[in-house]
Amino acid sequence: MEKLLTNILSSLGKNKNIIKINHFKRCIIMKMIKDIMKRFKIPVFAFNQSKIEKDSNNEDASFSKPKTTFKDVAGLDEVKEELVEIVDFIKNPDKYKKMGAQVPKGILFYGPPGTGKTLLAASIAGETNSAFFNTTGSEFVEKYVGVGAKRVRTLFEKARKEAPSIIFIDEIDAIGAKRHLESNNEKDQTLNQLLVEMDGFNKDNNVIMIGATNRLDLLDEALTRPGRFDRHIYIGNPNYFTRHEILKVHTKDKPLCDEVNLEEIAKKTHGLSGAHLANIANESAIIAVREGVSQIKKHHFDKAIERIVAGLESKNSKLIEKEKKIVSYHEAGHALISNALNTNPIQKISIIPRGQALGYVLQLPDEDRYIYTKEDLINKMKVLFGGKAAENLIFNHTSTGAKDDLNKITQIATQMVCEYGMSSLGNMTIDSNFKGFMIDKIQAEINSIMNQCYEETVELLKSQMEELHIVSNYLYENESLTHDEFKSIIKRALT
Ligand SMILES: Nc1ncnc2c1ncn2[C@@H]1O[C@H](COP(=O)(O)OP(=O)(O)OP(=O)(O)O)[C@@H](O)[C@H]1O
Ligand SMILES: [Zn+2]
Repeated sequence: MEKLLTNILSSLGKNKNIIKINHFKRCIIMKMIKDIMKRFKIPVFAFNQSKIEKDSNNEDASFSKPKTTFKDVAGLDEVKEELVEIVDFIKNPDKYKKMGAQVPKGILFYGPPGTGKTLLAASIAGETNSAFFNTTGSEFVEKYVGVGAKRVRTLFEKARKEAPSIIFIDEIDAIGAKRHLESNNEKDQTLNQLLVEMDGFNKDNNVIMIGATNRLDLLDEALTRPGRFDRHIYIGNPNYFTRHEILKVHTKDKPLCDEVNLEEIAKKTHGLSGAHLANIANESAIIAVREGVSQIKKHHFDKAIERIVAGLESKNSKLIEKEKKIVSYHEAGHALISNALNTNPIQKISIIPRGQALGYVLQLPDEDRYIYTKEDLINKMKVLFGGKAAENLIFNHTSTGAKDDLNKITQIATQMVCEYGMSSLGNMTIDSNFKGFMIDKIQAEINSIMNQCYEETVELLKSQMEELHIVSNYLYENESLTHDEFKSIIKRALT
């Protein structure tokens, strides 16, 4: 397989006579093949992209008119709501111009791979009948100085000519990563050209830029600041309901046997992305064809899920279920302690992995507070301990899941002792000159503060065991909870 793909890539690059396709189509095919290689973890060593593109940079940027609309994007309602305004602007620019309103030029989708970022961008184009320029950052990365910049210029010229248009740049970090001291001349020129083009948008252009990245933190600030890509929209992995919706979309034209229960499949696929689910739907159809039957059955789906999950992290779904249970109790613990101590209100509780975190509790940010009392800090630590305490109470174990919480707690306790004079060592700050002499005493203080906090958290949680079970079961089933849902569950549990 590896050899075959490498050969295809080389012939696409070297032999333009055999495969008569233009530069952008070749790029799209190459991206598809590269995606396959990435998914199957095949190294791309034998393939020299700059060689392939070097001789074809005179060709025009190509575009399509997608038929995709918001209906094809399952779930993601909050995101779609946010995008309705952009759609309206493209459809009725005069309405906004009359008001002197500036609509964002650039939108940045960020989040894990396969969550529908490209699909959403295409659906904005579909909703507005705009020309869709579908590119990836790596297409502009060149060995020869000036080539990438020229390609950016050509792209924008064409987009303005075809307006209304959407320029989509996937993996924008390939050109937009932070500039370092040891600068890469070609890359900088390409990024600069992109910035110049964005600044040069005039009000009548009706061209919207959409960038996508898995790593927002890598992007150069010049790109993300107001007036450039200034709307950042997080697109995460789907929750149970959305997974169900996505499965419906991807099986709507497939002959399913009555025994197939999409809700059940959605439950089994916690942590997977939309792309994985689309893959599972397709794979199960292929397995059914291989078996020579006319309908897709439950065991075809089971096989497809097994294959995709096993290919992912060699985790079996039983382990995933067990982890899900632990994370549900952990996050419920955080939320209940926060609620009991009346700290910042909870916005959302979720057990859908996000970055390194297996789950999270989103609290409303502090309102510009600069001063915290000792009690505030202790409450903060207790909320952070809530996860570990819940795990300990229910499973009688300590897991690695509380690492991040412990880091934060240790930091607060250390500051209380060494910076704020909030320990029995007295009203003093202890700077690094003194730390060496007093290290044992400091450690004993930190330990005592943390231990007391933890014990009190456990006691507080013990008084809410019923709520803990209810909230964590709800989380386990639904995978995320809003503030209102949390409040109403607690209220019901108490009546
Ligand atoms: N919300 C969704 N509704 C329907 N299909 C989805 C959804 N999310 C993902 N998919 C399916 O997954 C495929 C891949 O999604 P897409 O390419 O848009 O992801 P992406 O976020 O751009 O990924 P990457 O970061 O890898 O470029 C889509 O073509 C679609 O089939
Ligand atoms: Zn935690």
